[in-house]
Amino acid sequence: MFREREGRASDDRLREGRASLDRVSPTRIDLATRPADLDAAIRDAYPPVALDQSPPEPPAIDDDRALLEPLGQTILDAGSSSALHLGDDHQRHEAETRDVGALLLVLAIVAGALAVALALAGDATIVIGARIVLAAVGAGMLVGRAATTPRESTDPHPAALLAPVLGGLLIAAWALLGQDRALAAEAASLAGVIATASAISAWLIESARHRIAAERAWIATVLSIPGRRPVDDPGAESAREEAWDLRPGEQVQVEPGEVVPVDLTVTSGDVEVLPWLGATTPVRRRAGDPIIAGATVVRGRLRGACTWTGMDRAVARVLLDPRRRADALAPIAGASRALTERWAFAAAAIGALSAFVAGRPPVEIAMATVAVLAALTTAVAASITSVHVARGILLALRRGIVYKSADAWDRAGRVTVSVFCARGTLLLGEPELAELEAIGGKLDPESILALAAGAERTEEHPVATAIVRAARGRSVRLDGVRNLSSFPGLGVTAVTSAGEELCVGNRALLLEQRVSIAAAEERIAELEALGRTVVLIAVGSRLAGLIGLQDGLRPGARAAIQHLLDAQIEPVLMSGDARETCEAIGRSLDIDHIRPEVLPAHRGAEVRRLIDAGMSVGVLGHAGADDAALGAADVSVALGAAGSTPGDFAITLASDDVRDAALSLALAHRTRLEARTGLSLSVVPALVGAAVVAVGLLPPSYAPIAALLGGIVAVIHARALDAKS
Ligand SMILES: Nc1ncnc2c1ncn2[C@@H]1O[C@H](COP(=O)(O)OP(=O)(O)OP(=O)(O)O)[C@@H](O)[C@H]1O
Ligand SMILES: [Zn+2]
Repeated sequence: MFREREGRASDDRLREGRASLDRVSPTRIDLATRPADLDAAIRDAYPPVALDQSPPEPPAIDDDRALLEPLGQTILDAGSSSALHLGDDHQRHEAETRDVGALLLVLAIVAGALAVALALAGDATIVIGARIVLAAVGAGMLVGRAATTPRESTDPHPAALLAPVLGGLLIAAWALLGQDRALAAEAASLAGVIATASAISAWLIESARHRIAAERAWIATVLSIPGRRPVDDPGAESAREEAWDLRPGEQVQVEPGEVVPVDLTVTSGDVEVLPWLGATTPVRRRAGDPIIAGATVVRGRLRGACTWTGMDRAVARVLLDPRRRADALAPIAGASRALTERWAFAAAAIGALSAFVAGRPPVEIAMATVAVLAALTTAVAASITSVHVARGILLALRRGIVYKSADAWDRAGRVTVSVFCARGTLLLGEPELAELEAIGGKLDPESILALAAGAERTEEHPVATAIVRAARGRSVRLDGVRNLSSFPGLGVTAVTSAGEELCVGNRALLLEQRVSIAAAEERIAELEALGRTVVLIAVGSRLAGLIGLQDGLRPGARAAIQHLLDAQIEPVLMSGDARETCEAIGRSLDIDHIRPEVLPAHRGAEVRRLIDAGMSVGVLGHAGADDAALGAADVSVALGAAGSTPGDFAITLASDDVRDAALSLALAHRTRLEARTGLSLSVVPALVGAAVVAVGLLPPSYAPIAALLGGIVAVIHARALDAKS
């Protein structure tokens, strides 16, 4: 189909794509396939997986390339800016264009610098002419590079970056035709400075994104693997067919030692996997669990149903897909591109106007205009934000955190309040019986437990499970209660085997059933202050006993809160539990803001209330159990849901770790802030320079020089962050 549509070109591209894939053994993560110059930090983040499987034959590709084509393309794109030293022809070709690009930049810098330096030779017409020619050579190199180097989706339009260089040249030539040699000399200097500064800026941004480009290329490489369809032949137990064109819904089979090629839901097999590319701790996954592409099966044979393929895969979506890349589409990245493509021209017009109002001669007005333009249309200002966004996405992926879109990343970075659906995120959700007490002396504790467990035996709530488990553990025979009715977020009512009304639940339920709890009020408060969930048992409309349940904190709960506090996001504990209980849990976790006693059906409304109060609300919870709250959030963070369908959450995690859930917000905050810092560092000096030049306080050349200094600082800042991560 593909070939019919695209004819020859697709064949060529196919061959290229295939060549780039042949570098990779399809099923193994092998150190040898890593770019040779990847820095140690990346190697540490992706420690080698020791696997002892021999690689299968290179895949035969004779049908749709939907799966591989875009990825192959990405590898090529990324390769062009990342100096992958992998020995196939195409890659070498890419490396060559890159080298040529670098050479052109060096020549542009030299020519531009000479054009400036020749000012020392005086201002004879011939000298000025020579300087203009040198500046023209520099400009020519920049144009040549723009024409030969493939453009990244994060780059601004090359015309915007070339406009000031070419404008500078024109003005210099124009000035030379006039009578004023001093002015002509100044114009020649300006043209030289702009050429040099543009070339250095282009080189700076390349160096700033070198690291992330290499990491992205490596991930693209690892993900370029075929899937396997299981072949249902009982004779050949492990027979499977290699497939590049898997589609959602199809069966996939992954053997131990292999990388999972697509996002999938486990259909059978109890496997151990490293749950994402670069994960170091194996976890168990069973039928129904999602797994994302890039995970490695460590033990057991995995069978799954494909959920997302190609560029829809969790890892690929905002990192590799040219149409969805967050580093190109995030609002802050778009803003900095718009700065160079649009606002710089507006600023230049303002500069021109102020020079005109000051009554300066035409050539000076033109020089001021171009100088302002040159200061604001630098490669660093245009693309430095995308470097920070990409780093944020990559850092998140290293923890199995997947942003659904560029917009989701941006919203995550603006969250001010983070609501925890307590059970399952901060709390284990596996409470244990801690107290069992009879009240009023009518029944003994054991019968209380027998009644409660009898009423709870068909319930699925963690409270119910805990009570039934406790009864079984003590060999208490469950009472044969009848007429069960369940009140979500409250408890259950029933009729005991002896025919009395039975009520098992919280205060609110008993209140509703008109059972007085005055007798136990003090004891209840005492237990709740310890963080216990108190379940009350009433028989025949009289309080007969209580059960205290203690849930544990999940590992990492404290660290998760700390991550949020560090990012100045306020954590909120939302729960159906009693106020005192929640306050006790909040105290132990440093959470001041609690929303207790919220019925399951009211959680969405509760979240919306926070939003209406002007907060930007992230909700952390599990798909299914916490859907109401997640659905109302500005940013929903679903634990353990990466790779599943429908992917309606802003953020999904490959792990079930609440720390990662908190990190998904904190990281977006941090990298968004870093992106803004990077943009300010590069733009503020440029703006100051532009303003000073526009009002005529300094010669025009100072504007691009100020911008260059800003660019240098911004790139040092970005590279320092790379070194830390
Ligand atoms: N089956 C049940 N039996 C007894 N009590 C129950 C039952 N279901 C809920 N409750 C009571 O209602 C309260 C609220 O339950 P809900 O399901 O809304 O939240 P939760 O599980 O306590 O906490 P979270 O909001 O953190 O998930 C529980 O704390 C418990 O006291
Ligand atoms: Zn086809």
